[in-house]
Amino acid sequence: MLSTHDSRAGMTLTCRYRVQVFDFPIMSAIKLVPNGPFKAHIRVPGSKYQANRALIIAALAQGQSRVGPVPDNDDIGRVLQGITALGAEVFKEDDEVRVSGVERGAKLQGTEINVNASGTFARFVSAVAALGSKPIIIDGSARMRQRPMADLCAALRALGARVEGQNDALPLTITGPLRGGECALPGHVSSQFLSALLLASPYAQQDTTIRLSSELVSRPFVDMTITLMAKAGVQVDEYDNAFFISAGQRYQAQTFELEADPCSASYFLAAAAVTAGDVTIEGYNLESVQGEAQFPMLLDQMGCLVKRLPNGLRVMSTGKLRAVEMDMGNMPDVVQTAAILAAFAEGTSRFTNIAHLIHKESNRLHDTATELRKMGIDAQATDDALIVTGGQPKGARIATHDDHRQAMSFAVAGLQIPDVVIEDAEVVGKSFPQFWQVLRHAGAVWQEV
Ligand SMILES: O=C(O)C1=C[C@@H](OP(=O)(O)O)[C@@H](O)[C@H](O)C1
Ligand SMILES: C=C(OP(=O)(O)O)C(=O)O
Repeated sequence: MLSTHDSRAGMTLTCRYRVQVFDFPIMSAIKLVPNGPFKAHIRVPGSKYQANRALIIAALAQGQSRVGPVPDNDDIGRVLQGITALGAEVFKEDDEVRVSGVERGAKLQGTEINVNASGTFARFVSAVAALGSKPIIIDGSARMRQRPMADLCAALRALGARVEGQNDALPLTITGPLRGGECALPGHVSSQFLSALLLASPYAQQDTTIRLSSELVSRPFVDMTITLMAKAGVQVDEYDNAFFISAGQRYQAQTFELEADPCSASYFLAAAAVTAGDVTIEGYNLESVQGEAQFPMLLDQMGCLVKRLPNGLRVMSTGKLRAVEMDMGNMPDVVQTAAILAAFAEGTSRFTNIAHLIHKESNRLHDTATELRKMGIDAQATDDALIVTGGQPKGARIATHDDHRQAMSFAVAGLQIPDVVIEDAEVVGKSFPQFWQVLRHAGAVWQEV
């Protein structure tokens, strides 16, 4: 049992190893108090995206893999718990995780897996479950029961698995084996369906072809999947909107070194931008395959100074932000951070190609616009875009809609303007439970109210 207590915050974070799930007492809301320019040097946790993939690959691989630095958050806790239940051996020491894989899908144990709020794990583990010969039950939070699974269910059935669940939503019961063959898959709802099928396909009985039947969103996430599969020795070929995986390929145990999490970094970079501050993120890789790592390009276009460092990235404010028009299809998870920047910028910003944001932890198109309007900002959600006219935002009580990114993005506004209150502050635990403490250690002032 690992526990840290922050007496100023009156807050206890508890992480139970084995269960590896963050257990938060219900926190009251947090009120931020502007404290001048935000100037800090920050190290953020390892990438949640890369950890999700590396741990799944390691769980299926032959031999023992090392993954690190693994972020300690609820989503990744669910993965560690889930792959353990499936039969992988997991050892955690500080932020390094060693995983001895189950080697073959058929060795997966029949079990029940709770993904809680993790869309990525819900999709990835559903495809992995189809490799076993015993039924595996997958369930999650109330919101996760609403998030789309149907296209993945249909594809898994086409590839030979048995998938049962009301309306093809969680809870699902999935039984393999995965025969392989050919399936059609819509790409416009979530790239996670394709990543999930790719990750499991090497263990199908026959070669697999996945043919996209509509345009693929969030493409860099699929590239990240293919890159990490290649690192573990499995090849995916792509042509004409179809992906081919030969049967018989096996993941080999690897050392997976994870990059800094670009979304966790985005809140501090945005803090520099809106408070006339100066922030350095250690280990930030602008060349990363992670799409969200391009967020500093948005800051550059809005008028910040972005400087590449030998081991990181520095963002300095020039005191002014200008509006942008940007296709955010390749970096969906920093749209909320971008929307906050836009609220402080001169002019009207348009963030486009993000229709699929309605399916996230919250309806990120509609809910972000709603909360911005509470701050007196003109914000509109269309079918596939968010349009924000900057002005002089004023303090407001912000509902998170159970979305960690809503909490962390709107907290940034509270570093510059008074009376921003973030409700349900513990919601950050999904990806970044340490967020409030890191913010405080970096000089920000907040109090529970
Ligand atoms: O594959 C992944 O790791 C992810 C893909 C994206 O989802 P969509 O493909 O549904 O946009 C992203 O929003 C999510 O946080 C993580
Ligand atoms: C959308 C996210 O995650 P997931 O889809 O895995 O729930 C996120 O972390 O912003």
